[in-house]
Amino acid sequence: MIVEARNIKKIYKNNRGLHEADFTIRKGRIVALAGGNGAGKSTLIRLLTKQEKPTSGEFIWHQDGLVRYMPDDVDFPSTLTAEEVLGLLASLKKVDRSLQDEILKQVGLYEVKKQKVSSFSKGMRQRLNLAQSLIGGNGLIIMDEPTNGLDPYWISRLKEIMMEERNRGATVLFSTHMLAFAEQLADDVLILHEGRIIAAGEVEQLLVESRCHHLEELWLQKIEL
Ligand SMILES: Nc1ncnc2c1ncn2[C@@H]1O[C@H](COP(=O)(O)OP(=O)(O)OP(=O)(O)O)[C@@H](O)[C@H]1O
Repeated sequence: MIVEARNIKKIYKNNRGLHEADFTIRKGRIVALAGGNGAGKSTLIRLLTKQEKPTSGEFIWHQDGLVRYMPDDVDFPSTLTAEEVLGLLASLKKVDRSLQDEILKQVGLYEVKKQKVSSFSKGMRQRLNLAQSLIGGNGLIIMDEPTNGLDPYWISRLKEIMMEERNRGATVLFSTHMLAFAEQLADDVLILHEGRIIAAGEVEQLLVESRCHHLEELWLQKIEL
């Protein structure tokens, strides 16, 4: 197990946010944090990445070391090259820079590594964002809407990269509002709706138990309750 969330709440002034989340993230799994707009996915990710503190409740961490993080949007210094951005992050994370070129190849930016980030398209910047999250260790990696800005080819490569990470022993937690994508890729899923967890567990088991063919059907069933 990587982390247990015990009765986590994050209530904002408008009384929205996250209400009573209890869950565990299992080691070596791909876990989808799925749900519609305003479900609470980003809030939960901000709590897990310690950018915000819960209003109440606690996380019990069972792993030490670096949590790697791919934010949903990132402003890289536009005067730096792709190679410089990764080098800088590798030194901040105090990790070996030797894997840098391999990671740049993985995300298809090796050939343009000496180009300034300001010349990059949205998809290329998102791939650089993916690259920086791959640096350092094989613990937990948290990805906030990682498909944002990626074309179908890179979405398919992203899936492969996430599976490779799991095969290396890492745990991958990603948020998405695309239930079909979650279903294709994830071992486990946490489905959030209006700040509450409405379904959690192994994808296949949840589908069998609910007699649904797809997560979308399960989601519709739960939100129509
Ligand atoms: N800083 C904040 N101040 C007030 N309300 C907030 C804040 N952050 C989030 N919320 C509210 O908390 C709820 C959950 O928002 P959150 O951004 O976590 O959802 P999400 O699932 O990531 O949605 P989306 O898919 O639209 O990004 C929403 O009702 C949102 O308006």
